[in-house]
Amino acid sequence: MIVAIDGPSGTGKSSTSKAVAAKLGLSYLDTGAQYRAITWWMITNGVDVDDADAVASAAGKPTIVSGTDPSHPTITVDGVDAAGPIRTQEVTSKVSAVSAVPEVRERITELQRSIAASAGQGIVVEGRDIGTTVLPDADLKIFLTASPEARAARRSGELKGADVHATREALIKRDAADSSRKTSPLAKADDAVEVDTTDLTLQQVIECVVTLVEEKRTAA
Ligand SMILES: Nc1ncnc2c1ncn2[C@@H]1O[C@H](COP(=O)(O)OP(=O)(O)O)[C@@H](O)[C@H]1O
Ligand SMILES: Nc1ccn([C@H]2C[C@H](O)[C@@H](COP(=O)(O)OP(=O)(O)O)O2)c(=O)n1
Repeated sequence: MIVAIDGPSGTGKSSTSKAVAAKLGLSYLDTGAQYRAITWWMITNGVDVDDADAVASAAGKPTIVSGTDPSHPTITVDGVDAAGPIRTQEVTSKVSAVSAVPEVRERITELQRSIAASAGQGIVVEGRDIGTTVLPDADLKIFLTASPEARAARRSGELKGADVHATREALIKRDAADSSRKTSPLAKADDAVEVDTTDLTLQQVIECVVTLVEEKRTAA
């Protein structure tokens, strides 16, 4: 069972995917964390993230390893735990530029496909282009949406007191960059089920996705 969950930032992809995977005994992969990890490596190694050629030439250098246990997801870069550093404001502001570089996407996509292929019990993979590009044959594709206001409120709640207006503007800017890049932009696959989470609790979203997976399992 391969489940692809895509959508913009703050729609609930990570929380939903982790909970669904834990509940159904599946592995879990946060592909945004991998793009954040390669961005963090570029920054710490002095690569100018706005120089696409420099990013492309360095794309093969870092070794990124993702742990896929939904109750304890991990990410390392060259053997170093990167879970904390990949969530900084600096990485968040630079990740769209790095992830738009085709050589970066090629490398990370290959890694994602090999992780999915070796997940014995199946896997929930969340990101932006999983249903369209990484795993187009996924058994179930979900596209989560929510209003920019709801997404900004959720994110600024996490960042403890961050200005909702500034968070909203930053989210809209990142969505626009991720949706307009040439190589595998953020998009809903034609065969994805769209779930608007604006007025749903996280618990309701989890139940909705679990039901969709169970329906697929029964039909298979
Ligand atoms: N339906 C929901 N209602 C309220 N808060 C939610 C909902 N879904 C997720 N959240 C909260 O919003 C924040 C962002 O969720 P997350 O799963 O990280 O989104 P994404 O992975 O899409 O960026 C988290 O703090 C999470 O607990
Ligand atoms: N499959 C993916 C996943 C993420 N990305 C890029 C684009 C996103 O802005 C960044 C960060 O993704 P992440 O899911 O961590 O972002 P949020 O935590 O939802 O804000 O990575 C991508 O290009 N393709």
